[in-house]
Amino acid sequence: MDSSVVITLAVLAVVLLGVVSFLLVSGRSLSSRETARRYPTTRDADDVPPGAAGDADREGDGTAVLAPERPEAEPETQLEAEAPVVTETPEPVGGRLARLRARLVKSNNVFGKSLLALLSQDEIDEDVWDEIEETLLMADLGTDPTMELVDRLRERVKVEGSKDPARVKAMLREELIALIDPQLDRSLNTEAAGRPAVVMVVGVNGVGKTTTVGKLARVLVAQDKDVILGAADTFRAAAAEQLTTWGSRVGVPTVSSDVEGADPASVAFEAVAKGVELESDVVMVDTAGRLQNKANLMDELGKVKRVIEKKSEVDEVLLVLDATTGQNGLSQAKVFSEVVNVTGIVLTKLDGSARGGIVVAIQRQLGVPVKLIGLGEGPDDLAPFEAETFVDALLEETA
Ligand SMILES: Nc1nc2c(ncn2[C@@H]2O[C@H](COP(=O)(O)OP(=O)(O)OP(=O)(O)O)[C@@H](O)[C@H]2O)c(=O)[nH]1
Repeated sequence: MDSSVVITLAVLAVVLLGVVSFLLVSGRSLSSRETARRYPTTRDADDVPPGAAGDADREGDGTAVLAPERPEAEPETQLEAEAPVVTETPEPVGGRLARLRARLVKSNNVFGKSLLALLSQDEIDEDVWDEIEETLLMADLGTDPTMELVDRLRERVKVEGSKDPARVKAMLREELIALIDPQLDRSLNTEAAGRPAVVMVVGVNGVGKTTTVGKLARVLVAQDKDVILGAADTFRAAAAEQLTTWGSRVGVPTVSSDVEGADPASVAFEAVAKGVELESDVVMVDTAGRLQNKANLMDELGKVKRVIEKKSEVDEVLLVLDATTGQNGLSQAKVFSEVVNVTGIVLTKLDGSARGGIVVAIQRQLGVPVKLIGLGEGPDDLAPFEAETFVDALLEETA
């Protein structure tokens, strides 16, 4: 073979080898860059996915918010069901409390009955007023509101000089409604211009958070809203599954993680990001209620909120309280309100509690309105709170 041909072939072979190895190297770095854009598996709770709103964010101390990229990591959150098949139509929201009032009447029967019996006596002497006070305290109205109510009633009974039981009942009704304050804005902040409204649901374990998120999803669907759920209670293994089931019954997708003990802040962030992407009306985030200790729980909640805020404002923080725990719920409420800015209370299990007065005590202590009440385990047993219907149910006389 001619030496010039041999040289040409050798040069061609070298060039070809160069091109092939360049393609291989660039192909690998592309795919690793692509993978690196995904969500690292292990992160600090304040981390957000690379490329997201918080990408360039830095904490006040100058440390980067993001964890180092891990090229091989897979995303840990998933959208369980893009479009679950709707199997149920939730009940309309209007008139729910009226439908459920029988449960309130039943559970608070003793309270209403004894109060009215006391106030219908011919002579309301000091002993009777003491008993009235005691009854109100037993219903968890709280000391200050009880004193105020009794003082107002005494005054009015004296001034009006009326012994007519119907009139006295009307006075009591008016005073109770005034204490609950019908002027408070109890609407849910579920409207946000140009982005989904974000609702966080918090509370200690077992109060009914997951159930409430599920029921509230139905309330919003009944109001024709596009909803997405975030299962950020990664502490209790079954919570994500429970939430996904609630959502899928009414066609609402749930963002959850299949990694046990996954970072709740990440799941919450992903849910909000998904809501933005899908142009949902509302993103609702369920959170854990139990950690090793209270400080951990509060730390985590604060972080969940801060991480969400890298993507969107949080429009509503609903604190779920179990009415059967009475005054205990008040101290819980105070702890939560110190960490996240609670904007509304959901009082659950009022169907099993004779302590309806807790509504007044909570609002007084927190300065936050009760917005919803839970009156049973059924899917549509969650009702917007209405002061007048509530008081009427408390004072309803049953056989
Ligand atoms: N009777 C009654 N039961 C309720 C109500 N709301 C919730 N429950 C029940 O309370 C129990 C606890 O509810 P969950 O939603 O699992 O409570 P959670 O706060 O999410 O609990 P953790 O995930 O452990 O923090 C369930 O059996 C619910 O059915 C209500 O308004 N009335």
